[in-house]
Amino acid sequence: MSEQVLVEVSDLAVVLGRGKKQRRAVDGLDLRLGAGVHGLLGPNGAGKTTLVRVLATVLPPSSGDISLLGVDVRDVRRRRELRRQIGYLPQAFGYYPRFTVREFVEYFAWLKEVPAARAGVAVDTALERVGLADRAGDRMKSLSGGMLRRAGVAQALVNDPRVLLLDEPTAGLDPEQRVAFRSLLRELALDAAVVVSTHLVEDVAGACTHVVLMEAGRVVATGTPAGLAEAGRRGLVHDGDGVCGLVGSGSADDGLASAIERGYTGVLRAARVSGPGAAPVVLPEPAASTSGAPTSAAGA
Ligand SMILES: Nc1ncnc2c1ncn2[C@@H]1O[C@H](COP(=O)(O)OP(=O)(O)OP(=O)(O)O)[C@@H](O)[C@H]1O
Repeated sequence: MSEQVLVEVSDLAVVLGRGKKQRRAVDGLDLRLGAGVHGLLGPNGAGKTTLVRVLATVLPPSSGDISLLGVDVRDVRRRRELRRQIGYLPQAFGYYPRFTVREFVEYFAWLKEVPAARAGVAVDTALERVGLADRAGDRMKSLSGGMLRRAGVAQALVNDPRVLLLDEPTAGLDPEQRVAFRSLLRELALDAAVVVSTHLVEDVAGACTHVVLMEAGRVVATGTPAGLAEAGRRGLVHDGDGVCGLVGSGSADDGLASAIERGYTGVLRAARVSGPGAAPVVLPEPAASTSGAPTSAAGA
């Protein structure tokens, strides 16, 4: 996995709505992502979808800096080139119901300017990767909810993106498809920053190499699924500055998914106690945390 920074966000703010309904959906967010599967976690309304939309360049930021693949997203001359290298699955997406699955994915290959000579193979590969090759000739309106989601994933990866943004991609997938999908994500992430917004702990445990926890429009913790599980097993300790460490010896036989769930809850509670001014927590890795020494918080 390369160490190159593919996504860099500094002091991002996104204000949505007007008048009394105005909200700071993202509020002073910093983030640096390299190749890997980055699980974007957080409660409802934390700002995950808003962040993903801004990274997909479909929603302009109110302030702050974003660079994708080293390109400033405000650089209109390079935006087209940049969009060719981004894949995006929105939470809800539109389609022509009479399009076949193949036509749907072909259409996105064309939008993403995949060269005509490569488009046929790219579409076939994308459909195979999501397990829809045998439904390529079926109309979109005939697909089940889970199959539609998989068609959505196929369009997102048809251009072989270096930044792949997936907003709740596993919603509606059956367990077998979820397992296949998680290994697909890991394969895609060898050379790409894959950002997956999810509420499913199994996705985090099974697919993610990194986690980014959001709360109230900010990043409150970064680390790995193992670090989050360790926080769940041993318990977090924090002081007023938001500096966190782990206490207790925990239970080694605590299942990974439930440990991650408890780590998630503990980190969010700690973040709420620390307040909006606190620096994000860097989750301690299990091997490095045996001393129980507090780990200082730092940027993502
Ligand atoms: N168009 C809008 N106008 C005003 N506020 C909005 C708008 N869209 C989103 N918001 C607010 O922005 C905040 C962040 O919303 P967002 O959808 O990004 O959260 P989320 O973390 O993706 O939530 P969920 O887990 O429920 O999908 C929420 O408080 C939401 O109510």
